[in-house]
Amino acid sequence: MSNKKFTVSSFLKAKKDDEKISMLTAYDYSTAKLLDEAGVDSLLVGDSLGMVMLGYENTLQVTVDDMVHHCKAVTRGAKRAMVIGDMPFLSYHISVEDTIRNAGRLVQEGGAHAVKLEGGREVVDKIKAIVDAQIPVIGHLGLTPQSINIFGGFKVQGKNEEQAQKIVEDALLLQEAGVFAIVLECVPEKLAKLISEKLKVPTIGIGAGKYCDGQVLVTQDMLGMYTDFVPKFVKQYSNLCDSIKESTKRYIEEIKEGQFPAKEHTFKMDDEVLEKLY
Ligand SMILES: Nc1nc(=O)c2c([nH]1)NC[C@@H]1CN(c3ccc(C(=O)N[C@@H](CCC(=O)O)C(=O)O)cc3)CN21
Ligand SMILES: CC(C)C(=O)C(=O)O
Ligand SMILES: [Mg+2]
Repeated sequence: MSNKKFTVSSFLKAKKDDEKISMLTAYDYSTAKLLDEAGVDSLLVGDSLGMVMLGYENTLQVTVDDMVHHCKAVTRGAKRAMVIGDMPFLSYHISVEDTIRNAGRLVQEGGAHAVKLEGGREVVDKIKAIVDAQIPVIGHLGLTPQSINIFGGFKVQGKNEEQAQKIVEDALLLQEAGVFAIVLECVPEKLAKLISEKLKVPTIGIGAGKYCDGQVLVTQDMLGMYTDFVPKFVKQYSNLCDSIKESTKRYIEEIKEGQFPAKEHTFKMDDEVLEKLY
């Protein structure tokens, strides 16, 4: 890993050089800093923060204000990684003007280097407008969680010919519209492979198999600290749930038993000063 900042050109160069791109979500300063120091190429401030950080049932209630707030924290922690701000539900659907303003807020207020939005042909004009405003865009196809009420749940997409054909066409349309990468979420591995081969821009997979040009996971899933649901595509590289619970239990116990705080955690004052207070 080089120490040079990861940029839009790095995404395209990685694909050309056949080097895989690593991406993780981040929603706060201290986590972003750790992931950045570990060398992750890109940090996605995902609207999944609505579920992981805010406890909503899906991503639909997340606002642009929420996204700006978390983008600010993440960009303060990221030195090398490219920070992507996810555009939330309804922030790019109403008008081109609204769309540019909202994407602009993630960059201007939040400090994001690029934005991501969900959808295919129906958002092509919005993508072009954002790119024209000099904001790099990542597309997102397959399981697009903001369409949960259309899909009827978080389900694998592109298994049948009609769906698969539509996703392939959409990927090409997004590339034409000027995206510099496309997230493929929960699609069959062979479909993701076909799309990755057809595109000049890199694909970033989540539940889309090993042939994508990069991979993304929700950090709390990867670290095993979010277990409301664990999709099949998640690999837990840690078990922070157990670790956090164990540590918390010991902390509580030591308070109750008077073992914490110990001498090394406390501050002293001169006895003479103390005497005057009695
Ligand atoms: N913590 C977290 N991780 C995510 O990956 C994630 C979020 N939150 N929130 C936003 C979306 C929602 N996502 C999800 C949520 C559930 C499944 C899921 O349960 N999938 C089933 C597949 C069902 C089928 O066969 O069609 C699975 O078993 O993996 C998938 C993606 C991905 N995103
Ligand atoms: C799952 C990723 C791709 C995402 O969009 C998010 O975290 O919001
Ligand atoms: Mg998202």
